[in-house]
Amino acid sequence: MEHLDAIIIGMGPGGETVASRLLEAGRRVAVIERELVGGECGYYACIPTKVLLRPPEVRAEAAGAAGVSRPDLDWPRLREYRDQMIRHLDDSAQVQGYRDQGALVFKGEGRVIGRDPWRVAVGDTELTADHVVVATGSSAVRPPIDGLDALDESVVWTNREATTLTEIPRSALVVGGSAVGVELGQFLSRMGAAVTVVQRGPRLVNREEPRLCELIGDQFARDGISVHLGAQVASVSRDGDGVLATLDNGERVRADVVVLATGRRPRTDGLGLEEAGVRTDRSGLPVDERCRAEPGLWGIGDATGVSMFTHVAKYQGRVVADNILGRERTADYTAVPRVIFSEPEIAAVGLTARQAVERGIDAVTAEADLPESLARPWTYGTDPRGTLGLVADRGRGVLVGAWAFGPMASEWIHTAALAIRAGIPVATLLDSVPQFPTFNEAYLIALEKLEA
Ligand SMILES: Cc1cc2nc3c(=O)[nH]c(=O)nc-3n(C[C@H](O)[C@H](O)[C@H](O)COP(=O)(O)OP(=O)(O)OC[C@H]3O[C@@H](n4cnc5c(N)ncnc54)[C@H](O)[C@@H]3O)c2cc1C
Ligand SMILES: NC(=O)c1ccc[n+]([C@@H]2O[C@H](COP(=O)([O-])OP(=O)(O)OC[C@H]3O[C@@H](n4cnc5c(N)ncnc54)[C@H](O)[C@@H]3O)[C@@H](O)[C@H]2O)c1
Repeated sequence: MEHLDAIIIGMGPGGETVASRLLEAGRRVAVIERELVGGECGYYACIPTKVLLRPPEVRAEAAGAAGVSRPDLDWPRLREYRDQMIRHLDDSAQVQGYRDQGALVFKGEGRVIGRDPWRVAVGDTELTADHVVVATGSSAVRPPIDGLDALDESVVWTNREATTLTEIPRSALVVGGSAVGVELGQFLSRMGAAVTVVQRGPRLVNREEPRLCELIGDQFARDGISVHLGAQVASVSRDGDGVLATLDNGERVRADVVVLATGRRPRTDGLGLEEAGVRTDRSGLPVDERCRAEPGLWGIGDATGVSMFTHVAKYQGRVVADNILGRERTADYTAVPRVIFSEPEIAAVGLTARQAVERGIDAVTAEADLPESLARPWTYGTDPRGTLGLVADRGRGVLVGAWAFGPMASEWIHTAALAIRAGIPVATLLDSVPQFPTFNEAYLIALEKLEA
């Protein structure tokens, strides 16, 4: 039986980050992937959604750029580019790439079968290692809806069917109105589908600042998307080519497809962890601040349930690689950006005002309407919209949270992310010199409104 420095189970962005770093450092590494090297992110989540959302975004922006005629959407061409970007669901080049770097690559299901030292089985092979990294990601949650299990994936889509779609449905019922529901709902709507969103919570994107939720709600109304808040789908049944759904408030919605966007569950079942004496729960594999679950057993990415983003999986991957390589390192999640790639984009970082108050912070907030106060929204488009909100800790004189709604907010939220992470004093931020004309100037406007 071969003894290795590390075995990585799951090769999404988290697993790939650890593997690459350990291989670069000359460690003997085995990687195990049961589906595709690149993970959910590369084939069924981040990459295809961002590719699919881009043409409708360009089209909307072109409509607001003086002197440009409106581009047409070309679904077959977009589908072709999506297929190219998801590598036609073929990871052979990635597998070969890791082999070329010296890794043992196994395509199969990894399972922990013992400890001291850690033992892992894949197919008929057994391996031992000083370190095992669990990077197995998450799966779409199936909500308890009567009749759902009787319908097949031609009419009930998770993110997998939605991101690999071959035709745009005429209508779609999206269940869940946070990141997945907003991105997929807006994409389908802008490609011509009649979209209905059913959201259990009182607002879309309900974990974010209520004002931000309001802005995305207004945007969905402009898009002609029908939104049912505080509602759930009680039952579904086949109706011709599509589905008839009955909501818990008695309303009925007919759609060609139902898209499940009701959250994700860490994939820790069937990994042999409980049998090896490692505790897991519904929120995944619990890890400490070094991303360690047990001596020599590490957890990263969605499998840990800490924060389900690719940038977090990659960050935890860097933290774990450093710890394995003997460079003690802990993870800090105070300033992880949260972006929804709608049009306009939604971005947030740090605490909401309510979370700040709950933590006993003397919180002050301010908001800047971008078109009212800046030149950039007007040089960008003829019908500009956009808002920046800030949450500051009056006692410490620093920002603790920020949220934004506007073009490229995914990029300029990083000003706030850095300020929050580094604790840059509000006074220093007020003395910064943002380039004119940019969206970054909004920070000065909002900072000046903060009651110090
Ligand atoms: C529609 C959608 C859009 C998204 N867009 C974004 C975005 O724009 N930006 C962002 O930051 N995040 C986004 N996310 C979240 C992002 O996809 C995840 O946070 C990210 O994929 C987590 O990476 P991971 O490495 O932990 O897991 P994954 O990407 O899920 O990879 C885990 C891998 O482990 C493998 N595996 C599981 N069990 C085993 C086993 N027993 N043996 C071997 N292999 C196993 C799986 O096959 C998989 O390949 C999106 C999610 C969805 C659903
Ligand atoms: N751009 C990005 O970074 C991006 C994009 C997509 C997804 N993601 C990540 O992927 C993960 C999954 O996203 P998600 O949006 O599926 O999950 P989520 O857990 O963020 O939100 C699920 C939403 O569905 C609602 N819901 C749950 N059950 C319901 C039911 N039975 N009926 C109606 N509504 C119901 C909830 O109120 C909630 O608003 C998140 O962690 C998210 O951050 C990130």
